[in-house]
Parts: sequence; structure tokens; C-alpha cells
Amino acid sequence: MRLDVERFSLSFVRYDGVLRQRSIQVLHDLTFQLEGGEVLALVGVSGAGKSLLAHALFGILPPNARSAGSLRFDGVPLDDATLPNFRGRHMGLVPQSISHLDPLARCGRQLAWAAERSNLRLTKAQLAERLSTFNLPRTVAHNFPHQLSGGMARRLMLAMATVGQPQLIVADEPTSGLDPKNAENILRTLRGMADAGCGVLLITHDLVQSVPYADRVAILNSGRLVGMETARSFSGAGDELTGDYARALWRAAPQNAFTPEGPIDA
Ligand SMILES: Nc1ncnc2c1ncn2[C@@H]1O[C@H](COP(=O)(O)OP(=O)(O)OP(=O)(O)O)[C@@H](O)[C@H]1O
Ligand code: NI
Repeated sequence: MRLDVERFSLSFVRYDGVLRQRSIQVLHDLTFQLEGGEVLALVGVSGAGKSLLAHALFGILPPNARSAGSLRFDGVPLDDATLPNFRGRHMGLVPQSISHLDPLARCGRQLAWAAERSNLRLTKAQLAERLSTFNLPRTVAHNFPHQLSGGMARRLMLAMATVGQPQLIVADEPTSGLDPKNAENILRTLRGMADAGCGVLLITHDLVQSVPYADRVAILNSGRLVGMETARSFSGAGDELTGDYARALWRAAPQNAFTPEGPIDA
């Protein structure tokens, strides 16, 4: 598996009156690659453009979005013609909001739908087995989404995104709202999928939390890629980091509490 994002830009067109058209650029000239076997953490503050990139990869942008540059999966450009074949089967999206779950459908039904979207017909036993892979009891199949805890809902979305055994998983803030133990569980699962050969794009605002599970870290700020680092260089005072922005971000993390002289003793 190989994902190529090349000189990718994104704007939104707004109409002021009938003739006047304004364009707001939200992603600027992004270039990076992701290969099977690795977790690339895409880190950025709220509004940086992380989810828009995820939506662009899956072809689910609003109609007034205009893009430039290219997105390729194993060399094939992702567009309206190719995406239906890739989504679900080759590429799985874990959406940012649990509101993407259908509130009126039982969880087992939703997992079955996700399988069908990947052209898979799973038996009840197979569906239950998929649930247990994500630490969800089989009784969850009969529950409605509002009956799940936040962690269970996240795990269900992960089960849905991966039911077609995609080679690329894009997880948009998969740990948001979870306690550290549940968050670690999710991140460990994603790491395991990468170790099994998947490419994982882990979208997060939490640099410190993602570093132990990532191979590389891309930093997005105001729609621009302002850093690409190996995860292991985020250690100590960050002296091994190649970019100033990444170093500043690392040193500013509350856990690190660096002053110009060095770490403060707690
Ligand atoms: N449909 C839209 N029309 C115009 N601007 C939009 C639209 N959708 C998103 N934006 C803008 O694009 C920017 C990036 O949004 P995006 O949702 O990708 O951020 P994010 O990094 O995922 O943030 P968060 O961490 O809060 O999820 C924001 O400034 C947002 O206001
Ligand atoms: Ni987002």
C-alpha cells in the first residue's frame, strides 16, 4: 500500500451575490507519502485542516470545495471514478464524530452495512467475531448507538472502518473524549494494524499521546505542512528534531515543561 499526497491544495468557493465569487484556501500545497506498515500521525490544532484532508481522501468534501494537486492510492488517482472501488475495500475511514453512527439502527446492523459496502456478506457469527476483535461483547449487536459508552462507540466505528480489511486506515481523532486507558486501547489497535501491514493515518491534536504509537509525525498548521519528523526524535529536549516548529511544539507540551535551561523538576 502506498498513499501519495502531492501538492494538494483545497479551497472553498463562496458566492457573494450573483456574480461575485470568493475563494478561501484551507489546505496549501501538501506533499507527503504513507506506506503500508507505518503509522503517520497528522498533528494539528483545531481548524488546521486535518479532517478536510481526510474527507478529500475519501471524496466526501462539500460541493463548493475545489482542489488542486493529486491524491493517489497505489499510484491510482483518487477521483469520482476510482473512489467507489477503493472506499471500504481498500481504504477505511474512522470518522471524527460518533454522530456518524445512525442513531436509529442497531449496532450489529450498522456493522453488517459496513461489510456490505465492502461487498462482504458476513454471518452473525462472523459479525460477532469482528466485534470481539475490538473488545465489544456480542450483545452490542442488539444495542442502539446511544446505549454505548464513548469508548465502545469509537471501537464500533473502528470495527466498521476495518471490516473490509482495508490496506489504508484513516482515523480522525479516534481517541477524542476517551479516558487514557480507552485511548491507549484504540491506539494500540491501530498500531497492531500497521504492524500487520496496513498504512495508518492517525489524525490527532495530541502530539504527546500519538508519539509512542507513530513512526512519523506530520505537523499541520493553518492548512500547511510545517514539519515532518520521525516519531522517535520526539524525546528529551527534542534536539534530534529537524524543524523549529516541531521542536517548539514538543517543548511547549505541558508534560515536557521545558524552560531555556532544561526540564523543570516536578
Ligand atoms: N464547508 C466549509 N466551508 C468553508 N470552510 C470550511 C468548511 N469546512 C471546514 N472549513 C474550514 O476549514 C478549516 C479546517 O477545518 P477542519 O475541520 O479540517 O479542521 P480540523 O483540523 O479537523 O479541526 P478539529 O481538530 O477541530 O477537528 C477550518 O477553519 C474550517 O472552518
Ligand atoms: Ni477535525
